[in-house]
Amino acid sequence: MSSVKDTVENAISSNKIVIFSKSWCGYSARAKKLFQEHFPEEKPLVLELDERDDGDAIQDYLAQKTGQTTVPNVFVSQKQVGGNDKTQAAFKSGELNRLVNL
Ligand SMILES: N[C@@H](CCC(=O)N[C@@H](CS)C(=O)NCC(=O)O)C(=O)O
Repeated sequence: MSSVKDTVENAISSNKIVIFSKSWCGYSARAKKLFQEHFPEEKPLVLELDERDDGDAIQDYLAQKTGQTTVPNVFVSQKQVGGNDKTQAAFKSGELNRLVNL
């Protein structure tokens, strides 16, 4: 069985877009919607932490790794973008487009 660290690091290294999310979270919903609307050709890997036995451990590992304790926690091209607010801002500035197209 792989460790939580392996689960997170493999998700980030093997996928262009990874969204650590919670299924009931409105901020997560907005981040997922942004990618569906503006990057429909990309299929983000979404890990719904509230639906996984290792979800709390993943959230703890992400806090350690990124300093961010909340979801969503968005990574694009192996770079942490941040939560929904930062993801929306990165879209507006063009940074998200740049990262998606790396
Ligand atoms: N400003 C943050 C707000 C994120 C936020 O408050 N997320 C809530 C869930 S909707 C959270 O992670 N709460 C703590 C938890 O679920 O452990 C963003 O834009 O992403």
